[in-house]
Amino acid sequence: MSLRAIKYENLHLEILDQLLLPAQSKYVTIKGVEDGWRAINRMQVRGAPAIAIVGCLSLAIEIQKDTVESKKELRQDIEGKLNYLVSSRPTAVNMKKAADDLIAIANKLYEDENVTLEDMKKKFISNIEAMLENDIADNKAIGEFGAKEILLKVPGDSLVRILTHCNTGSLATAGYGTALGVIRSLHAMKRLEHVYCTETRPYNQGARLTAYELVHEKIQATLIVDSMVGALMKQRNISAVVVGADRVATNGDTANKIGTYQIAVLAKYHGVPFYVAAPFTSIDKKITGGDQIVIEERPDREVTHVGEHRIAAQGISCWNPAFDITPASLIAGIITEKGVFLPEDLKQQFL
Ligand SMILES: CSC[C@@H](O)[C@@H](O)C(=O)COP(=O)(O)O
Repeated sequence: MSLRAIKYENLHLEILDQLLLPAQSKYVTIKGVEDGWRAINRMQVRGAPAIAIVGCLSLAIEIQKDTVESKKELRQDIEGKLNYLVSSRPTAVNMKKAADDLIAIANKLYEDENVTLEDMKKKFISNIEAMLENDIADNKAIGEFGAKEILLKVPGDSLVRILTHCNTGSLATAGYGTALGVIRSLHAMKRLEHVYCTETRPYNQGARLTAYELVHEKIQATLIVDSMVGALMKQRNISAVVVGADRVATNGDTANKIGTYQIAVLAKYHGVPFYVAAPFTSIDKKITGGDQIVIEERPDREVTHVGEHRIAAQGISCWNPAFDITPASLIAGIITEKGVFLPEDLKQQFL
């Protein structure tokens, strides 16, 4: 059974505290929007799709308890809380996109005179609950499209060796994963020889989370530190790189975990196809290029420390951007639930 980052039933929400993994598997209860905001901001839950799902479910819980007396008040409350949730982390677009969609739904329910206050709450909550199932279905489709695409580029029935970065698996989504979903599908098709996952400094999502998922799934895998990618590509015949995305612009430029850009540059040099696997909820149709994406900067402590242990000299200053932008020109394809697109073809989807 796959790991579950998000446990949700009947307005009860628990998340696996990813700050404690892999040493401890502990679920924490999210009782409302304040808890949701904090869990996202502290990265107890992380990964673009999981951030949006937990944020929105935390709102569903609060809506159920809401004592507002009119649809107008409910609508205002929803908008305020969604905007607050969006402020928890700025780079991944999924939460912002979900907020825009849910505000539009709230407005529609508010305007419909046949909908009572109770109906409005119920319908709003069921829209949020649908996000969980939709995300898993999208990830499975991404997995299949991605696996087929990668196999098209290798001869006959040969096996593939994949490099991935950060964590894009069950822990970063409602389940299955995006880039890790592609790896899972290749494994299920018995076409995967080996996976290499990067440590993903400074926060070590690769070493702590992806390595944990790969061991849990019994997928043959090796952990490398980020500075080994060039040597790996030179020596080990990597078939493809697959990474996730926090925000994709309509020209295909992609924001993803810091370090993604340098892997894409190395992949280009070594002739290794570099893929981004992301659901449409990670594509920002409002922006035309990566230069318009806000990059979150996180505390120095994530660089100076590993867990509680300080590794950097006292007094040194740090720069800690959590994401970087990979230009579309380095991307061989964007693997989505609707198929694989060349970066330059993506904008046609939004005409
Ligand atoms: C399916 S998760 C896609 C991305 O969110 C992932 O690659 C990533 O960069 C996660 O960053 P994080 O800072 O751990 O939230």
